[in-house]
Amino acid sequence: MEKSPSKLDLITEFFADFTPRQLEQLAALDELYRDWNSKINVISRKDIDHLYENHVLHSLAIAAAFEFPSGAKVLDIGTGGGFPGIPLAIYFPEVEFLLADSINKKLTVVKEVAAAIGLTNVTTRHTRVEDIKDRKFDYVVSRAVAPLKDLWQWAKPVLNKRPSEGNFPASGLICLKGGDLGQEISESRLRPRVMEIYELFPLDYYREKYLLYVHR
Ligand SMILES: C[S@@+](CC[C@H](N)C(=O)[O-])C[C@H]1O[C@@H](n2cnc3c(N)ncnc32)[C@H](O)[C@@H]1O
Repeated sequence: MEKSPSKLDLITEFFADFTPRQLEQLAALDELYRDWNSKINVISRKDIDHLYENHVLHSLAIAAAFEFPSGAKVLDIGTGGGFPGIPLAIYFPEVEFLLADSINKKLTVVKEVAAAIGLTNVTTRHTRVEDIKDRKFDYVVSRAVAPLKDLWQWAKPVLNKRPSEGNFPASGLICLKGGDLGQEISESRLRPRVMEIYELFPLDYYREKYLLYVHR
């Protein structure tokens, strides 16, 4: 019988370009999140066994769909335990990430995980995202946090106006979402580009089945 791929193999199946250092960082996540999650709950207990599929690979859908330029600044709204911010920061070591959440203890996990794997491109901020007024970003990312209307209201004021350039998208909001997308989009009065995660990875177990992009 064919051996089923280990969870980390599932990621390398879709991303062939990780360096040995990035693979080490990814491999370290399993134990780090298990350990921290037993002290501060950031991932549901049953989901911790599916870290790579449900959290890491899902977060990396953003990297499968978009390339961020070196030096870009990215804000992760409502990062919780670091998703999508931590996997993206591993993937894009030349990009600066601010991971924000209104619950400080979740950020303890983010800081500890980032430090343990030597991520120097991640900072955190304990704040409600609507209170961030002192910085601008090229991209805002988010997963499972709020309706599109609210995400855009928070993201728009902190986004730079950066045009698209080569493979790099124009500045904007990129979010992973599930639920009743039709109603959410019509309430937002926006016209996001919508991609199905399934088109990026043929896996059908995501609650947040869609990736939405709204450019500034
Ligand atoms: C369902 S969790 C998702 C966490 C993470 N993005 C993930 O996908 O695993 C939603 C997170 O958003 C945070 N959050 C909700 N509203 C927020 C706001 N206005 N400002 C900052 N964080 C917020 C919550 O504290 C929580 O950690």
